[in-house]
Amino acid sequence: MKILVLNAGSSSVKYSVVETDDHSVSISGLLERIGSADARHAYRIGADNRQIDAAIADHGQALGLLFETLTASGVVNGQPLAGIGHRVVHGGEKFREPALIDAEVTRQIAETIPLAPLHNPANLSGIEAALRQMGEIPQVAVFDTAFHHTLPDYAFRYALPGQLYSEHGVRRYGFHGTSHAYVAKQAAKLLGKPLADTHLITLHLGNGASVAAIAGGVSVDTSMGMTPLEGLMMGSRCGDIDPAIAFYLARTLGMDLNAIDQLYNKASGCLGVCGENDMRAIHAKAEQGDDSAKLALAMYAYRIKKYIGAYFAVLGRVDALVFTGGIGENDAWLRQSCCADLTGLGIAVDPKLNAAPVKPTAIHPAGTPVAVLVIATNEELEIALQTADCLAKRAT
Ligand SMILES: Nc1ncnc2c1ncn2[C@@H]1O[C@H](COP(=O)(O)OP(=O)(O)O)[C@@H](O)[C@H]1O
Ligand SMILES: CC(=O)OP(=O)(O)O
Ligand SMILES: [Mg+2]
Repeated sequence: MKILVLNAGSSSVKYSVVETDDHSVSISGLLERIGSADARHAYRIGADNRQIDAAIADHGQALGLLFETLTASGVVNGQPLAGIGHRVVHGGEKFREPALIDAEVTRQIAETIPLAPLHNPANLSGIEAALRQMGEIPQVAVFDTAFHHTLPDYAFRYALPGQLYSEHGVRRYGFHGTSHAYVAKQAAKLLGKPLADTHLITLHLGNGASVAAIAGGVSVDTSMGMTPLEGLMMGSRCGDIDPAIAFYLARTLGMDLNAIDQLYNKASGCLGVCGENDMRAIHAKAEQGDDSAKLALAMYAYRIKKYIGAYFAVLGRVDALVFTGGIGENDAWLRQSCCADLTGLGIAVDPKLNAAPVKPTAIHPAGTPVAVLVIATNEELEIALQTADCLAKRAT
């Protein structure tokens, strides 16, 4: 099946057309800086990269342009699109699997906006624009939260009054589910074990970062919470902090809620500690001797290590630790640092394998009890596969 995968963010739309039979990608691209004067459209067809400055006022125009490009490039001419798969960040408790989009599903996604005010409105604009322009093609919502619906209550509940959960949905949901699910399946294949017997700690380290504890292929805990702010230190998000810091910021520094929200989400994490949020720039700064960059790296690795220890305890037995995301896949220093001195848990990294110039896959020394794997995530492929699966189920 030929599936168009759409990931609509607040000022960008990422897309790709994936053939689910052979996993090939016929076109992928990014419409970015939507709404600003320097909006542009960059895309790749085979080895051909193109970049066009374009007037893109809103998501509607972005999808109009995308559709024109698909038609002009011939990508959808031979075999038309069988479906469109939309990444939706928050599915609340309602969505435990991909959902065929209709008016009711759209309404229910809108209801989750208070839980994900930074992500879901943009996802929804993408869906609405796609329905307007390509309404005849079946569309499926694939949720970042869905893979984590298996968390037990003692892992997903916060120690807050029960009513906040039962009436308002205040609980841990977890995110990056398509990525954790995808690399878990790949890891089981590499280990040669059925997924249902595989215990994993998966580390998705990109701009946003999260860890999942996976028992028998099923997510049993994860570091992100009600929103994608909790857990690891990230590019610009603070991750775990004392909740009382907000009271101090408000009472003593006079900050209002929006300012605190902005601080935690956009000005904290690596950016807050050392002034950079891109991991490559942080390394460059540290190599020049900058102490704040060195501290950011040390904090980033230390916090991952704490979660590895915690999730080892959650799982009791771990077959593999899996690194993925832009940082997990590329940063050998980081992988080495967060696995240092973990031989007591049966975890070790072979420095030679880890630093191999060709992207390594297994980086543990032979004979160590826990495999340490580097697996490139592919959220687009996973969304395409889940979309095709949802459409196939509908057909039967
Ligand atoms: N070779 C590299 N070494 C270290 N970090 C890298 C490397 N390549 C990419 N990264 C980092 O990966 C992060 C982006 O990860 P990615 O998964 O692409 O992000 P997103 O969450 O936006 O999809 C950035 O911090 C970037 O610096
Ligand atoms: C949910 C989330 O954090 O997504 P991203 O990593 O794309 O920001
Ligand atoms: Mg990514």
